[in-house]
Amino acid sequence: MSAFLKLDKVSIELAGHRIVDDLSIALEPGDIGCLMGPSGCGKTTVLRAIAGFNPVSGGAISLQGSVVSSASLSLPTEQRQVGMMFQDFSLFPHLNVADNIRFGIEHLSADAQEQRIKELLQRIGLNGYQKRYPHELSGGQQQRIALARALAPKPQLMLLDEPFSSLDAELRELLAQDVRQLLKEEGITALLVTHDQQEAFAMADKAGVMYAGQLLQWNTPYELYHEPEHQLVADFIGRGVLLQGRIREHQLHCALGVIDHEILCDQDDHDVTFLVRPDDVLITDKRDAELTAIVAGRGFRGSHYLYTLELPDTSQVLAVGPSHQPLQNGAQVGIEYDFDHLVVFDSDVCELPD
Ligand SMILES: Nc1ncnc2c1ncn2[C@@H]1O[C@H](COP(=O)(O)OP(=O)(O)OP(=O)(O)O)[C@@H](O)[C@H]1O
Repeated sequence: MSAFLKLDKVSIELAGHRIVDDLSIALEPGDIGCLMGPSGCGKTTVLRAIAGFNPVSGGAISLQGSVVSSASLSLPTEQRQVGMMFQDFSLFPHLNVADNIRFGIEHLSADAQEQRIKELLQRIGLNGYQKRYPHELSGGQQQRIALARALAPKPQLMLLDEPFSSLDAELRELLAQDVRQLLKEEGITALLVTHDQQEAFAMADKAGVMYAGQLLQWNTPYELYHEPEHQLVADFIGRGVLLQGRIREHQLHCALGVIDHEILCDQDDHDVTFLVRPDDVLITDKRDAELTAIVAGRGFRGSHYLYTLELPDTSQVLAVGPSHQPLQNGAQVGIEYDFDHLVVFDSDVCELPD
């Protein structure tokens, strides 16, 4: 299958500064992609370039196989059939829900307009809300209407920039799942920008982490979490800690003891940094444990506790435990580890790729 959206070695310069450097991603038709990364890394700049609001200084952006942006060409935004839902895209306060959604489909017949409005309200679970005004809706309902408005003209590609950032965490995740389902039902390819991993994981088929204008990795959320290719990705995605160790004779010697793993078979002796996720560490009964740790902190997460455990050499790892009968700070516990995926990095200073 050929890519629906393709960014091929795209660089973007604004006001004489290179903001995005050599970025390549591709989305298949109907795929939902997500760009993550810390504030200021260039996510919105990429989205704006795809929409045609930012010029491209190198490389090319293609939609359905045709170049829409390059250093020598820029197709006007209105010819790209791109729907946008940006953080600051609020509803028109003086228009009711129906008229807000109608905004981008006024060229259709009155009947077709009504049918599309009804269909979208049904899909977003707000049947019968036609006559309400934005101030009569909750934050989540307003976001749904904004989405319906963006989807009404059936765009080929949907660009979403921090669309749920004004909502609380729980609602954000729920809405992210709903929006994913809606985009899938409509068969629309989409690219989302967020710094919220839960939102990204709830929505994306493919996701990437950007740092300082560079894309460090582009893959499924599962691969990003379990097999990060860069320390910065490991650090940014999910909970976990990076520990120091040394590979000697194909075994990893570290504060947890000596770890055997198939990925160490072809590794020469050297110092490494490796990733320990909470799901790699198991809390056991201390009486028959080879390795013990002290509970140095705990956070209640509803269904479970997230513990910070201090190892004998004072380095720390994270582990989860059931929410009933919580462990007290200072308690000694036994621990075991089980690395389904062992992720090791060279211990050199962490640098961005060339
Ligand atoms: N029009 C512009 N002219 C010059 N510099 C700009 C312009 N727009 C953005 N920048 C700079 O580009 C960098 C990336 O900005 P961008 O908005 O893409 O980051 P972001 O990753 O989306 O951040 P956030 O998560 O905070 O929204 C920032 O340093 C910003 O100051």
